[in-house]
Amino acid sequence: MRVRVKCCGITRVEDALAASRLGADAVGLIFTRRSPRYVDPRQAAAIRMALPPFVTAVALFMDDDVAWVAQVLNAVKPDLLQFHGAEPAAFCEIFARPYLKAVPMATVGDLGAYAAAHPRAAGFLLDAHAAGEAGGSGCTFDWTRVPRDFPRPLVLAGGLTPDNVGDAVRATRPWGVDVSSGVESAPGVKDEAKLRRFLDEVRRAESGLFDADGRG
Ligand SMILES: O=C(O)c1ccccc1NCC(=O)[C@H](O)[C@H](O)COP(=O)(O)O
Repeated sequence: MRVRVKCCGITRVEDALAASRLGADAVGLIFTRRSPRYVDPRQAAAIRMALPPFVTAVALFMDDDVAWVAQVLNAVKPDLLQFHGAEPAAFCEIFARPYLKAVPMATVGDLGAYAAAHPRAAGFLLDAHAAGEAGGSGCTFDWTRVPRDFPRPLVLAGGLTPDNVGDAVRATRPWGVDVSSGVESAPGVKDEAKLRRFLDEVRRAESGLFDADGRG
């Protein structure tokens, strides 16, 4: 199966277009103001409108309040939400939109129990949350902790780069991968050459995952 790629922390139309052209499936727009990759809703709406068909716009929040999430949804109309903090399922479900729930792998021991607490999540984004960092830290976590054959989609995140994403895909066989700082020249500014190499490495690794019958 193809490994989906999300490029997170997009703040510029040109980076969203480059990611789409190179084959990214989704772009992440960060609306939590603590992030150096924060994008204001008006700029985010312009990015969202520029996306070609079939590229998903993901709106990321982290322990933000209901009014702010609702305001962003109204302005940007993203396809998918991502809750990156300690939001319980009851909060994530208020907006009646499909959502990804981030899992802080530094503190979560039992992924099954965590997932069970979010029965309606479309999938789970496994991030390092290393040393108190909320995201975009560039830190990896122990990939042997990613279960094979988990019954729900898992997106591997945290410290992925063009140099390590091939090993990461082979080690974890995820539904998708998420990258932010590993393809940047500065926070919120993507580097097209790094992005191209990242996507090439994902495609190379995923092609090696299939057996002669085309099964993963
Ligand atoms: O990227 C940020 O600045 C950020 C800030 C606060 C909460 C979440 C944030 N990013 C979340 C993401 O989805 C990142 O893509 C993910 O943490 C991976 O980042 P990186 O290790 O830099 O690839």
